[in-house]
Amino acid sequence: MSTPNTVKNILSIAGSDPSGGAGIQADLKSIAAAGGYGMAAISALTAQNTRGVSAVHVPPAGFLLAQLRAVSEDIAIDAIKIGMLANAAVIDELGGWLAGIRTAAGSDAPAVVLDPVMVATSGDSLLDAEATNALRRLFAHVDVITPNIPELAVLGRGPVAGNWEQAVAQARSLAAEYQVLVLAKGGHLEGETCRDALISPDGVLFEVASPRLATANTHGTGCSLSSALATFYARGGDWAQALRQAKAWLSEAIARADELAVGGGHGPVNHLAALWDGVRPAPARDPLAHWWEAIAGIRAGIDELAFIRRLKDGSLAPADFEDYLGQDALYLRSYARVMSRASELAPTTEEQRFWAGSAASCLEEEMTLHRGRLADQVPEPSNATTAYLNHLRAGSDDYPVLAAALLPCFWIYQDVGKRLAVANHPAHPYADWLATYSSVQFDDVTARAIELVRGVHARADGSTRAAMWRAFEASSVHELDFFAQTAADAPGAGDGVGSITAGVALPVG
Ligand SMILES: Nc1ncnc2c1ncn2[C@@H]1O[C@H](COP(=O)(O)OP(=O)(O)O)[C@@H](O)[C@H]1O
Ligand SMILES: Cc1ncc(COP(=O)(O)O)c(N)n1
Repeated sequence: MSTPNTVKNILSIAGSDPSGGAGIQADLKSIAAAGGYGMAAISALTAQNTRGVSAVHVPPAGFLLAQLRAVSEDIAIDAIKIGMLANAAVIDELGGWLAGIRTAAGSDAPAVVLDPVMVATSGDSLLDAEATNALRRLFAHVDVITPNIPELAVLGRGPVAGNWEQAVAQARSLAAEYQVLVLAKGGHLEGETCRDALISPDGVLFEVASPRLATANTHGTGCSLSSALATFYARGGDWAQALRQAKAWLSEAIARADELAVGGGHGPVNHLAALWDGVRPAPARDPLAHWWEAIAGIRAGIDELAFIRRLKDGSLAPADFEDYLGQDALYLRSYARVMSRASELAPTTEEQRFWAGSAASCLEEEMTLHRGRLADQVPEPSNATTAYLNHLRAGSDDYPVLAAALLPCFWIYQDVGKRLAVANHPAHPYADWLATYSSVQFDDVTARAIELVRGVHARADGSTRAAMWRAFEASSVHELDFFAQTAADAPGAGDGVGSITAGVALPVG
């Protein structure tokens, strides 16, 4: 392994897709987007485009071994992503090499993510029928396998799952049979959300969800997700966090796939869209609408939290709500100060008044609400609270970045509040809280905050815009962590979704 602060070296062992959307081409772009140094050993060459695969050439398995040795004899490999492997000879050669490097490296061995590629999005087969058993032998040398729904059925020797619960059950038995983590992916199911979950023999460890996007351009999504997962894991050492980061990045890449014009079939995702924002002219569409779309995965994650679901139906334990309110009270005090700082830095009187007014009403209205419920018991700040506040304070010398960092607290609360308000009624145990964040006044102030940040963005140069987006995205992740911090979402709390780690700064801008 390389030393802690160096860029991580990620090796893709996969097939080549000359149209650039899947295989090693997708892997290298995904690894770069996720902040790693990408390397690629080619296991097979395909002749394919967005419409389908017309030919496959598999070099001798010994030549794959020569590539793997050349890399591993010289370069510290931090993580490996494995994709298309074509046939049993290639798989067994790879298995031998993997066993060797894993034994030699011991606890420093690179993490291995295996995407068991069998069929392309176009429907073409990419793996010999006899090779499936060889693939099963390879599981002994990997940490995570990432089958899609049809691949899960083949590997689990069962029917193709028709719903998410069946997919999770199949993934769990596969995890138990081979003692690996299985990333079950819901892309091939129907419904408004695409769910993915990391599953161990004991059940779901972590689940993410994002809105299902209406696009035909999903060629290479599996390749891209597994490469980003391996890279984020190499960087952070936490599978749940890596999945959340990979999913957030991929959701944006899919959301912006239609900005590319590649082929007439299933086109690629827009791997580097976020990077290009800083160096290409801003897209004609509203950038803040795009920001909002790009954090769809994070927003869906908030909606899925036990805390939010129970707050909505009123079944949230009073102790959990109090824990949350205590942290919220601490947070709001500092949040008001950071807004005062924004007021100080604001270039126009109108913006100065907006932030000063928001700081004052934040202290007056929300603190009344908190004090009414909490009396004077204010707890110590949690890790999630501290991380969020540190992030806000880190931007407090740069007005555009600060304005962008402050926005999710308005926007996400208003958005979540709207959905919570639907369930409100006079006897609801948290009626006053639900009412505050779904009021017309809060809608108005949120709309003004969005408009203000849109104006700051319009005046900013490319690198400032990229920094604003990063600050906005990081605050959104902190929002998720903040909502996820009560016992309702603690690991093992019971209803499947949970185990969210605190304080992530997403590196993708
Ligand atoms: N239309 C879509 N909208 C949003 N996310 C999608 C869509 N299709 C696939 N995904 C996501 O892409 C990733 C790959 O999933 P999937 O399509 O199931 O695997 P594969 O590409 O291996 O067939 C998953 O995170 C899935 O949720
Ligand atoms: C070389 C190669 N590897 C993998 C895939 C699968 O692509 P998808 O991620 O769309 O299932 C592909 N079409 N080509």
